[in-house]
Amino acid sequence: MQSIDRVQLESCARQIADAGRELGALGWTPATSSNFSMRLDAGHAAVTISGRDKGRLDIDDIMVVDLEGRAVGTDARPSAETALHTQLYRRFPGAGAVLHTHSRTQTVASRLFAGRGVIRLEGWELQKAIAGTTTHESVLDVPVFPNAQDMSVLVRAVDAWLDAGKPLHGYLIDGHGIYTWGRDMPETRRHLEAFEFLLGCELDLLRLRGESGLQRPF
Ligand SMILES: CSC[C@@H](O)[C@@H](O)C(=O)COP(=O)(O)O
Ligand SMILES: [Zn+2]
Repeated sequence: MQSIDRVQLESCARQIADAGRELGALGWTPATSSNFSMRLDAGHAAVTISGRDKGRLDIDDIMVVDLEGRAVGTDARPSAETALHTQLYRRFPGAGAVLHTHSRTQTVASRLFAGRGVIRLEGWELQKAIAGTTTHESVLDVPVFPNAQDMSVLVRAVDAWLDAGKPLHGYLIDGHGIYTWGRDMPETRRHLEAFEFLLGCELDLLRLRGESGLQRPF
């Protein structure tokens, strides 16, 4: 087994703890919810230990898992949703960080659009914050997967979307929150902030247009 680079692990743990503190201050990680990770190498990731207050993480609150989600070098229990992180590292070799949060905006949007199964973002300048998007004249589909306590169910839903060849930069889980990722922590933070902003805009439009807004065709 490849040995873990301790310097890199500490650097990743600090980046994760810093992100947690800032996202927690925004109110996006209520009541110990949310989980974060960073890729360490081709076969390992650093991930938050389950149940910790994500707004007050210390580097000791971060542990190592292999890409099957098994703990490495510790008896600590990784995030209950580790399988969703490791799936993304397996499916996106360029992914270096994954952030999952539970903001109000993300959670309300997930419920409101669960029936459609997708939120279609189009025409927003901020779509360009998503890597590879160069114009507001683009379509960014954010799927809303049904929530499940069995992570294998969620893993299958994400696999099915990807296996259908559909682009994916982030997804919502109904009544739960968002997952997004990027090549490193700054890009992943940018993606998370962009999704939060765009979902908030969609919710504002619905409020201003009234309930019938949800009937509007794509
Ligand atoms: C505290 S409720 C939220 C959890 O059930 C879960 O969705 C979550 O995001 C955090 O789980 P964790 O195991 O701490 O990584
Ligand atoms: Zn969660």
